[in-house]
Amino acid sequence: MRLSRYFLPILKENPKEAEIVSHRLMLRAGMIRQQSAGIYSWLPLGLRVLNKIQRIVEEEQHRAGAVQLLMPTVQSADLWRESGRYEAYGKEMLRITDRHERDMLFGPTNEEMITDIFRSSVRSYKDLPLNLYHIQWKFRDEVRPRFGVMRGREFLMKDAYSFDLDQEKAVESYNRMFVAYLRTYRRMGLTAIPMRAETGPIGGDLSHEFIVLAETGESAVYCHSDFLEKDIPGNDVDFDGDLSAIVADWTSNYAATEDVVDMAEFEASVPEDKRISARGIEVGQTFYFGTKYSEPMGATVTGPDGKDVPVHMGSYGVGVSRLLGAIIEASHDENGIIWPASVAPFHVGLVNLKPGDALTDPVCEDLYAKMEAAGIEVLYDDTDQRAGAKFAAMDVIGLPYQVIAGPRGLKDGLLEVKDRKTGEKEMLSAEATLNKLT
Ligand SMILES: Nc1ncnc2c1ncn2[C@@H]1O[C@H](COS(=O)(=O)NC(=O)[C@@H](N)CS)[C@@H](O)[C@H]1O
Repeated sequence: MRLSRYFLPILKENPKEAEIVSHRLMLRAGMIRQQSAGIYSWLPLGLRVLNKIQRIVEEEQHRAGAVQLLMPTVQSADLWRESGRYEAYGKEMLRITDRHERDMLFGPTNEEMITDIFRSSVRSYKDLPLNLYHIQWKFRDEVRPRFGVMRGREFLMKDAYSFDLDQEKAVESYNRMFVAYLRTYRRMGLTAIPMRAETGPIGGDLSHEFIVLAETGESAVYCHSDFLEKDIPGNDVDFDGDLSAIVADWTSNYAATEDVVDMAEFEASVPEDKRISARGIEVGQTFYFGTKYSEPMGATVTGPDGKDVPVHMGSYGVGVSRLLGAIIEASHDENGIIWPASVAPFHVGLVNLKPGDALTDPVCEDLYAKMEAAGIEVLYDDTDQRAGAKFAAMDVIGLPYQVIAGPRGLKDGLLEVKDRKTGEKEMLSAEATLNKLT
Protein backbone atom coordinates (compact mmCIF):
# COMPACT_ATOMS: atom_id res chain seq x y z
CA MET A 1 0.00 0.00 0.00
CA ARG A 2 1.44 3.43 -0.93
CA LEU A 3 1.03 5.84 1.94
CA SER A 4 0.42 8.66 -0.55
CA ARG A 5 -2.80 6.86 -1.55
CA TYR A 6 -3.84 5.60 1.89
CA PHE A 7 -5.75 7.24 4.74
CA LEU A 8 -3.67 7.28 7.91
CA PRO A 9 -4.48 10.31 10.10
CA ILE A 10 -1.49 10.07 12.48
CA LEU A 11 -1.72 12.36 15.52
CA LYS A 12 1.56 13.99 16.51
CA GLU A 13 0.45 14.75 20.06
CA ASN A 14 -1.01 12.57 22.79
CA PRO A 15 -4.79 13.14 22.82
CA LYS A 16 -5.73 14.43 26.25
CA GLU A 17 -8.89 12.34 26.59
CA ALA A 18 -6.92 9.08 26.42
CA GLU A 19 -6.21 7.74 29.91
CA ILE A 20 -4.43 4.48 29.07
CA VAL A 21 -1.64 3.74 26.62
CA SER A 22 -3.68 1.56 24.25
CA HIS A 23 -6.34 4.24 23.84
CA ARG A 24 -3.67 6.90 23.35
CA LEU A 25 -1.75 4.87 20.78
CA MET A 26 -4.82 3.76 18.80
CA LEU A 27 -5.78 7.41 18.37
CA ARG A 28 -2.24 8.54 17.58
CA ALA A 29 -1.77 5.68 15.08
CA GLY A 30 -4.90 6.77 13.22
CA MET A 31 -6.67 3.45 13.90
CA ILE A 32 -9.97 4.67 15.36
CA ARG A 33 -11.99 7.83 15.70
CA GLN A 34 -14.57 8.36 18.40
CA GLN A 35 -18.00 9.23 16.99
CA SER A 36 -19.72 9.39 20.37
CA ALA A 37 -19.12 7.98 23.84
CA GLY A 38 -17.97 4.38 23.47
CA ILE A 39 -18.72 4.33 19.74
CA TYR A 40 -15.92 4.39 17.16
CA SER A 41 -15.21 4.48 13.49
CA TRP A 42 -12.60 1.91 12.56
CA LEU A 43 -10.16 3.70 10.28
CA PRO A 44 -8.21 1.70 7.68
CA LEU A 45 -5.20 0.76 9.84
CA GLY A 46 -7.38 -0.29 12.79
CA LEU A 47 -9.72 -2.27 10.56
CA ARG A 48 -6.81 -4.29 9.13
CA VAL A 49 -5.85 -5.39 12.63
CA LEU A 50 -9.47 -6.06 13.63
CA ASN A 51 -9.87 -8.31 10.57
CA LYS A 52 -6.67 -10.24 11.38
CA ILE A 53 -7.80 -10.81 14.96
CA GLN A 54 -11.18 -11.93 13.66
CA ARG A 55 -9.54 -14.40 11.28
CA ILE A 56 -7.49 -16.02 14.07
CA VAL A 57 -10.64 -16.33 16.19
CA GLU A 58 -12.50 -17.95 13.26
CA GLU A 59 -9.66 -20.42 12.56
CA GLU A 60 -9.58 -21.62 16.16
CA GLN A 61 -13.39 -21.80 16.41
CA HIS A 62 -13.43 -23.97 13.28
CA ARG A 63 -10.62 -26.15 14.63
CA ALA A 64 -12.77 -26.73 17.73
CA GLY A 65 -15.79 -27.69 15.61
CA ALA A 66 -17.85 -24.52 15.92
CA VAL A 67 -19.97 -23.60 12.88
CA GLN A 68 -20.16 -19.96 11.80
CA LEU A 69 -23.37 -18.08 11.07
CA LEU A 70 -24.36 -14.42 11.40
CA MET A 71 -27.26 -13.10 13.45
CA PRO A 72 -28.62 -9.55 13.16
CA THR A 73 -27.70 -6.72 15.52
CA VAL A 74 -31.33 -5.62 15.99
CA GLN A 75 -33.50 -8.11 17.90
CA SER A 76 -37.16 -8.39 18.80
CA ALA A 77 -38.01 -7.80 22.46
CA ASP A 78 -40.41 -10.77 22.28
CA LEU A 79 -37.54 -13.28 22.45
CA TRP A 80 -36.20 -11.55 25.56
CA ARG A 81 -39.64 -11.62 27.14
CA GLU A 82 -39.71 -15.42 26.70
CA SER A 83 -36.43 -15.83 28.62
CA GLY A 84 -37.43 -13.21 31.20
CA ARG A 85 -34.35 -11.09 30.54
CA TYR A 86 -36.10 -8.14 28.82
CA GLU A 87 -36.73 -6.31 32.08
CA ALA A 88 -33.90 -7.94 34.01
CA TYR A 89 -31.16 -6.82 31.62
CA GLY A 90 -31.57 -3.23 32.81
CA LYS A 91 -30.21 0.06 31.52
CA GLU A 92 -27.38 -1.47 29.49
CA MET A 93 -29.96 -2.57 26.92
CA LEU A 94 -30.52 -0.09 24.07
CA ARG A 95 -34.25 -0.32 23.48
CA ILE A 96 -35.68 0.69 20.11
CA THR A 97 -39.23 1.19 18.87
CA ASP A 98 -39.83 0.66 15.17
CA ARG A 99 -42.37 2.48 13.00
CA HIS A 100 -45.04 -0.06 13.89
CA GLU A 101 -44.41 0.60 17.58
CA ARG A 102 -42.84 -2.83 17.96
CA ASP A 103 -40.33 -3.17 20.84
CA MET A 104 -36.88 -3.95 19.44
CA LEU A 105 -33.38 -3.76 20.86
CA PHE A 106 -29.74 -3.56 19.77
CA GLY A 107 -28.43 -6.95 20.87
CA PRO A 108 -26.00 -7.01 23.82
CA THR A 109 -25.68 -10.81 23.40
CA ASN A 110 -27.54 -13.57 21.57
CA GLU A 111 -28.51 -16.44 23.88
CA GLU A 112 -32.24 -15.99 23.17
CA MET A 113 -31.83 -15.61 19.42
CA ILE A 114 -29.56 -18.61 18.96
CA THR A 115 -31.93 -20.70 21.08
CA ASP A 116 -34.77 -19.61 18.79
CA ILE A 117 -32.76 -20.64 15.72
CA PHE A 118 -31.94 -23.99 17.35
CA ARG A 119 -35.49 -24.81 18.48
CA SER A 120 -36.88 -24.00 15.01
CA SER A 121 -34.99 -26.86 13.37
CA VAL A 122 -33.22 -29.29 15.73
CA ARG A 123 -35.35 -32.11 17.14
CA SER A 124 -33.16 -35.09 17.88
CA TYR A 125 -30.20 -35.81 20.17
CA LYS A 126 -28.59 -37.31 17.05
CA ASP A 127 -28.00 -33.75 15.82
CA LEU A 128 -25.89 -33.01 18.91
CA PRO A 129 -23.33 -31.82 19.89
CA LEU A 130 -23.78 -28.55 18.04
CA ASN A 131 -21.80 -25.32 18.47
CA LEU A 132 -22.99 -22.31 16.50
CA TYR A 133 -21.11 -18.99 16.59
CA HIS A 134 -20.93 -15.61 14.99
CA ILE A 135 -18.80 -12.49 15.16
CA GLN A 136 -21.12 -9.53 15.41
CA TRP A 137 -21.34 -6.00 16.78
CA LYS A 138 -23.00 -5.71 20.17
CA PHE A 139 -24.37 -2.71 22.01
CA ARG A 140 -24.25 -2.30 25.78
CA ASP A 141 -25.13 1.14 27.09
CA GLU A 142 -22.25 1.10 29.60
CA VAL A 143 -22.73 3.68 32.28
CA ARG A 144 -19.10 4.73 31.90
CA PRO A 145 -17.57 3.77 28.56
CA ARG A 146 -13.81 4.45 28.78
CA PHE A 147 -10.32 3.38 27.78
CA GLY A 148 -11.21 3.54 24.09
CA VAL A 149 -12.24 0.18 22.61
CA MET A 150 -11.49 -1.55 25.93
CA ARG A 151 -14.90 -0.64 27.32
CA GLY A 152 -16.99 0.58 24.43
CA ARG A 153 -20.74 0.75 23.96
CA GLU A 154 -20.71 -0.69 20.44
CA PHE A 155 -18.11 -3.46 20.28
CA LEU A 156 -17.27 -6.55 18.26
CA MET A 157 -17.71 -9.90 19.97
CA LYS A 158 -17.33 -13.52 18.94
CA ASP A 159 -20.13 -15.35 20.69
CA ALA A 160 -20.50 -19.10 20.40
CA TYR A 161 -23.30 -21.24 21.77
CA SER A 162 -23.18 -24.98 22.44
CA PHE A 163 -26.08 -27.43 22.58
CA ASP A 164 -25.87 -30.90 24.19
CA LEU A 165 -28.15 -33.67 25.46
CA ASP A 166 -26.97 -33.51 29.06
CA GLN A 167 -24.52 -31.83 31.42
CA GLU A 168 -21.76 -34.37 30.88
CA LYS A 169 -21.80 -33.74 27.11
CA ALA A 170 -22.15 -29.99 27.68
CA VAL A 171 -18.94 -29.99 29.73
CA GLU A 172 -17.17 -31.65 26.79
CA SER A 173 -18.35 -28.75 24.59
CA TYR A 174 -17.20 -26.33 27.27
CA ASN A 175 -13.78 -27.96 27.29
CA ARG A 176 -13.46 -27.63 23.51
CA MET A 177 -14.06 -23.87 23.75
CA PHE A 178 -11.72 -23.62 26.75
CA VAL A 179 -8.87 -25.21 24.76
CA ALA A 180 -9.72 -23.13 21.67
CA TYR A 181 -9.36 -19.99 23.81
CA LEU A 182 -5.93 -21.02 25.13
CA ARG A 183 -4.75 -21.33 21.50
CA THR A 184 -6.55 -18.24 20.20
CA TYR A 185 -4.99 -15.72 22.57
CA ARG A 186 -1.51 -17.21 22.37
CA ARG A 187 -1.60 -16.89 18.57
CA MET A 188 -2.00 -13.12 19.15
CA GLY A 189 1.03 -13.05 21.42
CA LEU A 190 -1.04 -12.99 24.61
CA THR A 191 -1.09 -15.27 27.63
CA ALA A 192 -4.68 -15.33 28.80
CA ILE A 193 -5.17 -17.01 32.18
CA PRO A 194 -8.50 -18.80 32.77
CA MET A 195 -9.93 -17.65 36.07
CA ARG A 196 -12.98 -18.74 37.99
CA ALA A 197 -15.60 -16.06 37.51
CA GLU A 198 -19.02 -14.80 38.42
CA THR A 199 -21.66 -15.66 35.85
CA GLY A 200 -23.56 -12.36 36.05
CA PRO A 201 -26.51 -11.64 33.71
CA ILE A 202 -25.67 -14.58 31.47
CA GLY A 203 -26.30 -17.01 34.37
CA GLY A 204 -25.27 -20.59 34.97
CA ASP A 205 -22.84 -22.20 37.40
CA LEU A 206 -19.61 -22.91 35.50
CA SER A 207 -17.67 -20.02 34.09
CA HIS A 208 -14.12 -18.87 33.43
CA GLU A 209 -12.89 -15.41 32.51
CA PHE A 210 -9.79 -15.37 30.31
CA ILE A 211 -7.58 -12.62 31.69
CA VAL A 212 -4.50 -10.96 30.21
CA LEU A 213 -2.32 -9.41 32.91
CA ALA A 214 -1.87 -5.66 32.39
CA GLU A 215 -1.40 -2.75 34.79
CA THR A 216 -4.36 -0.96 33.25
CA GLY A 217 -6.70 -3.96 33.49
CA GLU A 218 -10.08 -3.28 35.05
CA SER A 219 -10.14 -6.43 37.17
CA ALA A 220 -7.93 -7.19 40.15
CA VAL A 221 -6.77 -10.80 39.82
CA TYR A 222 -4.92 -13.31 41.98
CA CYS A 223 -3.09 -16.27 40.46
CA HIS A 224 -0.12 -18.67 40.47
CA SER A 225 2.88 -17.53 38.40
CA ASP A 226 3.22 -21.00 36.85
CA PHE A 227 0.50 -19.92 34.40
CA LEU A 228 3.08 -17.72 32.70
CA GLU A 229 5.32 -20.71 31.91
CA LYS A 230 2.71 -23.11 30.49
CA ASP A 231 2.67 -24.29 26.90
CA ILE A 232 -0.61 -24.22 25.05
CA PRO A 233 -2.09 -27.25 23.24
CA GLY A 234 -0.52 -27.66 19.78
CA ASN A 235 -2.07 -27.63 16.31
CA ASP A 236 -2.52 -31.40 16.60
CA VAL A 237 -4.75 -31.24 19.67
CA ASP A 238 -7.61 -33.71 19.16
CA PHE A 239 -10.86 -31.83 19.68
CA ASP A 240 -12.77 -35.10 19.31
CA GLY A 241 -10.78 -36.58 22.15
CA ASP A 242 -10.90 -36.12 25.91
CA LEU A 243 -9.69 -32.60 26.71
CA SER A 244 -10.39 -32.81 30.43
CA ALA A 245 -6.70 -33.31 31.27
CA ILE A 246 -5.76 -30.06 29.50
CA VAL A 247 -8.57 -28.19 31.28
CA ALA A 248 -7.56 -29.74 34.59
CA ASP A 249 -3.95 -28.70 34.01
CA TRP A 250 -5.01 -25.11 33.27
CA THR A 251 -7.36 -24.92 36.25
CA SER A 252 -5.29 -26.74 38.88
CA ASN A 253 -3.30 -23.67 39.91
CA TYR A 254 -5.14 -20.92 41.79
CA ALA A 255 -6.54 -18.13 39.66
CA ALA A 256 -9.51 -15.94 40.53
CA THR A 257 -10.83 -12.48 39.85
CA GLU A 258 -11.58 -10.10 42.71
CA ASP A 259 -15.31 -11.03 42.53
CA VAL A 260 -14.65 -14.63 43.56
CA VAL A 261 -11.16 -14.69 45.14
CA ASP A 262 -10.75 -16.41 48.50
CA MET A 263 -7.59 -14.85 49.91
CA ALA A 264 -7.13 -17.55 52.52
CA GLU A 265 -7.31 -20.23 49.86
CA PHE A 266 -5.03 -18.19 47.56
CA GLU A 267 -2.34 -17.87 50.25
CA ALA A 268 -2.74 -21.48 51.37
CA SER A 269 -2.44 -22.93 47.90
CA VAL A 270 0.18 -20.66 46.30
CA PRO A 271 3.73 -20.37 47.71
CA GLU A 272 4.54 -16.74 48.47
CA ASP A 273 7.18 -16.43 45.73
CA LYS A 274 4.66 -17.70 43.18
CA ARG A 275 1.78 -15.40 44.09
CA ILE A 276 0.70 -12.86 41.47
CA SER A 277 -1.80 -10.20 42.45
CA ALA A 278 -2.20 -7.89 39.52
CA ARG A 279 -4.69 -6.22 37.29
CA GLY A 280 -6.05 -7.96 34.24
CA ILE A 281 -8.04 -7.41 31.07
CA GLU A 282 -10.91 -9.82 30.48
CA VAL A 283 -10.56 -10.85 26.82
CA GLY A 284 -13.10 -13.67 26.89
CA GLN A 285 -15.49 -15.61 29.06
CA THR A 286 -16.91 -19.15 28.94
CA PHE A 287 -20.21 -20.12 30.55
CA TYR A 288 -22.09 -23.37 31.10
CA PHE A 289 -25.67 -22.60 32.06
CA GLY A 290 -27.59 -25.80 31.43
CA THR A 291 -31.26 -25.31 30.58
CA LYS A 292 -31.51 -21.63 31.66
CA TYR A 293 -32.72 -20.64 28.17
CA SER A 294 -33.81 -23.95 26.63
CA GLU A 295 -36.36 -24.59 29.43
CA PRO A 296 -38.36 -21.32 29.15
CA MET A 297 -37.96 -21.24 25.37
CA GLY A 298 -38.90 -24.88 24.76
CA ALA A 299 -35.68 -25.87 22.98
CA THR A 300 -35.90 -29.65 23.39
CA VAL A 301 -34.64 -32.75 21.64
CA THR A 302 -35.98 -36.29 21.67
CA GLY A 303 -33.47 -38.31 23.69
CA PRO A 304 -32.36 -41.92 23.07
CA ASP A 305 -35.21 -43.04 25.37
CA GLY A 306 -37.77 -41.23 23.21
CA LYS A 307 -38.43 -38.55 25.83
CA ASP A 308 -38.19 -34.84 24.97
CA VAL A 309 -35.62 -33.03 27.10
CA PRO A 310 -34.44 -29.39 27.14
CA VAL A 311 -30.89 -29.14 25.79
CA HIS A 312 -27.93 -28.17 27.94
CA MET A 313 -26.22 -25.02 26.68
CA GLY A 314 -23.13 -22.93 27.11
CA SER A 315 -22.02 -19.59 25.67
CA TYR A 316 -18.50 -18.46 24.94
CA GLY A 317 -17.53 -14.84 24.23
CA VAL A 318 -14.33 -13.25 22.93
CA GLY A 319 -13.91 -9.50 22.97
CA VAL A 320 -12.64 -9.14 19.37
CA SER A 321 -12.45 -5.33 19.37
CA ARG A 322 -11.23 -5.23 22.99
CA LEU A 323 -8.31 -7.43 21.92
CA LEU A 324 -6.70 -4.58 19.96
CA GLY A 325 -6.45 -2.67 23.24
CA ALA A 326 -5.28 -5.71 25.18
CA ILE A 327 -2.54 -6.53 22.66
CA ILE A 328 -1.26 -2.93 22.70
CA GLU A 329 -1.30 -2.84 26.52
CA ALA A 330 0.79 -6.01 26.47
CA SER A 331 3.09 -4.96 23.61
CA HIS A 332 4.26 -1.35 23.28
CA ASP A 333 7.17 0.88 24.22
CA GLU A 334 7.72 4.62 24.68
CA ASN A 335 7.69 5.13 20.90
CA GLY A 336 4.46 3.35 20.18
CA ILE A 337 2.81 0.03 19.38
CA ILE A 338 4.79 -3.19 18.80
CA TRP A 339 2.45 -5.50 16.83
CA PRO A 340 2.95 -9.28 16.96
CA ALA A 341 3.45 -10.40 13.34
CA SER A 342 0.21 -12.44 13.43
CA VAL A 343 -2.00 -9.34 13.77
CA ALA A 344 0.23 -6.52 12.43
CA PRO A 345 -1.65 -4.32 9.93
CA PHE A 346 1.32 -4.59 7.57
CA HIS A 347 4.50 -6.63 7.96
CA VAL A 348 6.98 -4.00 6.70
CA GLY A 349 7.13 -0.21 6.66
CA LEU A 350 9.24 0.84 3.64
CA VAL A 351 10.42 4.43 4.05
CA ASN A 352 11.73 6.46 1.13
CA LEU A 353 13.63 9.29 2.80
CA LYS A 354 13.84 11.32 -0.40
CA PRO A 355 11.00 10.71 -2.84
CA GLY A 356 12.03 11.86 -6.31
CA ASP A 357 15.67 10.95 -5.68
CA ALA A 358 17.38 9.03 -8.52
CA LEU A 359 18.82 6.54 -6.02
CA THR A 360 15.99 5.95 -3.55
CA ASP A 361 13.00 5.83 -5.91
CA PRO A 362 14.03 2.90 -8.15
CA VAL A 363 15.30 0.85 -5.20
CA CYS A 364 12.06 1.42 -3.27
CA GLU A 365 9.82 0.70 -6.25
CA ASP A 366 11.71 -2.52 -7.05
CA LEU A 367 11.79 -3.73 -3.43
CA TYR A 368 8.13 -2.78 -2.89
CA ALA A 369 7.07 -4.80 -5.96
CA LYS A 370 9.18 -7.81 -4.99
CA MET A 371 8.00 -7.87 -1.36
CA GLU A 372 4.35 -7.56 -2.41
CA ALA A 373 4.90 -10.33 -4.99
CA ALA A 374 6.34 -12.48 -2.19
CA GLY A 375 3.17 -11.97 -0.15
CA ILE A 376 4.67 -9.49 2.30
CA GLU A 377 2.22 -6.75 3.26
CA VAL A 378 4.10 -3.47 2.83
CA LEU A 379 3.17 0.07 3.79
CA TYR A 380 5.38 2.16 1.50
CA ASP A 381 5.91 5.69 2.82
CA ASP A 382 6.39 7.52 -0.46
CA THR A 383 5.27 10.85 1.00
CA ASP A 384 7.47 13.92 1.17
CA GLN A 385 7.24 14.41 4.94
CA ARG A 386 10.38 15.17 6.95
CA ALA A 387 12.46 12.14 7.88
CA GLY A 388 11.84 12.66 11.61
CA ALA A 389 8.09 12.60 11.13
CA LYS A 390 8.37 9.46 8.99
CA PHE A 391 10.40 7.63 11.63
CA ALA A 392 8.07 8.71 14.44
CA ALA A 393 4.98 7.61 12.49
CA MET A 394 6.48 4.21 11.69
CA ASP A 395 7.39 3.68 15.35
CA VAL A 396 3.90 4.67 16.53
CA ILE A 397 2.06 2.31 14.15
CA GLY A 398 4.39 -0.48 15.25
CA LEU A 399 4.93 -2.62 12.12
CA PRO A 400 7.36 -5.50 12.84
CA TYR A 401 10.01 -4.27 10.40
CA GLN A 402 11.08 -0.91 8.94
CA VAL A 403 13.20 -0.65 5.79
CA ILE A 404 14.75 2.79 5.40
CA ALA A 405 15.98 3.88 1.96
CA GLY A 406 18.18 6.99 2.15
CA PRO A 407 20.59 8.49 -0.42
CA ARG A 408 23.60 8.08 1.96
CA GLY A 409 23.11 4.38 2.57
CA LEU A 410 22.25 3.68 -1.05
CA LYS A 411 25.55 5.26 -2.18
CA ASP A 412 26.94 1.97 -0.80
CA GLY A 413 23.88 0.08 -2.04
CA LEU A 414 22.63 -0.42 1.48
CA LEU A 415 19.26 -0.08 3.20
CA GLU A 416 18.70 0.15 6.94
CA VAL A 417 16.49 -2.66 8.22
CA LYS A 418 15.11 -2.17 11.75
CA ASP A 419 13.37 -4.77 13.92
CA ARG A 420 10.67 -2.72 15.73
CA LYS A 421 10.54 -5.07 18.72
CA THR A 422 14.26 -5.27 19.50
CA GLY A 423 15.31 -1.98 17.93
CA GLU A 424 18.15 -3.83 16.18
CA LYS A 425 19.33 -2.20 12.94
CA GLU A 426 21.26 -3.79 10.07
CA MET A 427 22.63 -2.26 6.87
CA LEU A 428 21.67 -4.72 4.11
CA SER A 429 21.59 -4.78 0.32
CA ALA A 430 18.14 -4.82 -1.30
CA GLU A 431 18.57 -8.52 -2.05
CA ALA A 432 19.62 -9.37 1.51
CA THR A 433 16.70 -7.31 2.77
CA LEU A 434 14.26 -9.28 0.62
CA ASN A 435 15.79 -12.58 1.78
CA LYS A 436 15.58 -11.53 5.42
CA LEU A 437 11.92 -10.51 5.18
CA THR A 438 10.56 -13.39 3.08
N1 LIG B 1 -18.24 -2.95 26.78
C1 LIG B 1 -17.40 -3.79 26.19
N2 LIG B 1 -16.47 -3.32 25.32
C2 LIG B 1 -15.60 -4.18 24.72
N3 LIG B 1 -15.59 -5.51 24.92
C3 LIG B 1 -16.50 -6.01 25.77
C4 LIG B 1 -17.45 -5.20 26.46
N4 LIG B 1 -18.23 -6.01 27.23
C5 LIG B 1 -17.76 -7.27 27.05
N5 LIG B 1 -16.75 -7.28 26.18
C6 LIG B 1 -15.98 -8.43 25.74
O1 LIG B 1 -16.90 -9.46 25.34
C7 LIG B 1 -16.55 -10.66 26.01
C8 LIG B 1 -17.81 -11.50 26.21
O2 LIG B 1 -18.76 -10.73 26.92
S1 LIG B 1 -19.47 -11.45 28.14
O3 LIG B 1 -20.45 -10.54 28.62
O4 LIG B 1 -18.44 -11.85 29.06
N6 LIG B 1 -20.14 -12.79 27.57
C9 LIG B 1 -21.24 -12.78 26.82
O5 LIG B 1 -21.78 -11.79 26.42
C10 LIG B 1 -21.79 -14.15 26.51
N7 LIG B 1 -22.98 -13.99 25.66
C11 LIG B 1 -20.77 -14.98 25.88
S2 LIG B 1 -21.23 -15.51 24.32
C12 LIG B 1 -15.91 -10.21 27.31
O6 LIG B 1 -15.07 -11.22 27.83
C13 LIG B 1 -15.12 -8.99 26.87
O7 LIG B 1 -13.85 -9.38 26.34
